[in-house]
Amino acid sequence: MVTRMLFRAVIMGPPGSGKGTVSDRIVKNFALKHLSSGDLLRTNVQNKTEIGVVAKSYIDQGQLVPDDVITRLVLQELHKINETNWLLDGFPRTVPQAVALDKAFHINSVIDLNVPFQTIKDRLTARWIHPASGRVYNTEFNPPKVPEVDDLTGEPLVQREDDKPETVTRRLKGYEALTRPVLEYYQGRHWLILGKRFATMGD
Ligand SMILES: Nc1nc2c(ncn2[C@@H]2O[C@H](COP(=O)(O)OP(=O)(O)O)[C@@H](O)[C@H]2O)c(=O)[nH]1
Ligand SMILES: Nc1ncnc2c1ncn2[C@@H]1O[C@H](COP(=O)(O)OP(=O)(O)O)[C@@H](O)[C@H]1O
Repeated sequence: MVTRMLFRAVIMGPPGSGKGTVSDRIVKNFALKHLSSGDLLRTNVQNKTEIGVVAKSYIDQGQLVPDDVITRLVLQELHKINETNWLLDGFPRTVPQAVALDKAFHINSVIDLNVPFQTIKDRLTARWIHPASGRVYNTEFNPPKVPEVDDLTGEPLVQREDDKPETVTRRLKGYEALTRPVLEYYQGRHWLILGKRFATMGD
């Protein structure tokens, strides 16, 4: 009997590095489910769930949602798609999250998007999203066909509250302090880094 291995990948990088954009392109070409922790949280905020109410103040201030809250939410979603190949975007963002993910699933690839902070700041001031689907646009790089309107649904696009310059600065500081150590955690577990941009597990 041939045992088929499931593809379980994580895409990492600072806020605005292009995780959502790259993930969308990958899932268009490969049979993978894309799960974004940010989209998941924004849906909870929009629906005013218990988690959404707690998460909103952290997100608006550019801080990470507490580990126990986000870990429970993401693992619950991943268990729902247990038999599927998936690409996880935005989680883990701290070492305790990475440890919890490792306990639950065997991750076989980690992609790291390495983008300078000044480029990120420029990109985020030009980012527009379609909240219902999580589709991402950029007025310079990837503009919608009609300004401020989603290409597929015709619904209005919005700018994220946490993409204001001062909040972006806070998120980038948080990335350095809490998320960069996750890359070191993966490297310490024999992940192979290619060109500082793409990491894949050695085995
Ligand atoms: N110029 C440029 N903009 C990009 C690129 N990739 C993504 N973007 C834009 O940068 C912004 C942030 O991208 P997004 O995928 O939302 O990043 P995430 O926050 O890491 O998920 C969006 O407005 C994208 O349209 C890229 O390769 N070049
Ligand atoms: N794994 C996580 N741990 C803690 N907070 C998270 C996590 N994922 C998302 N968040 C919260 O949601 C916000 C938006 O996340 P996300 O959409 O992934 O941002 P970006 O795409 O700009 O990196 C984060 O700034 C943070 O407050």
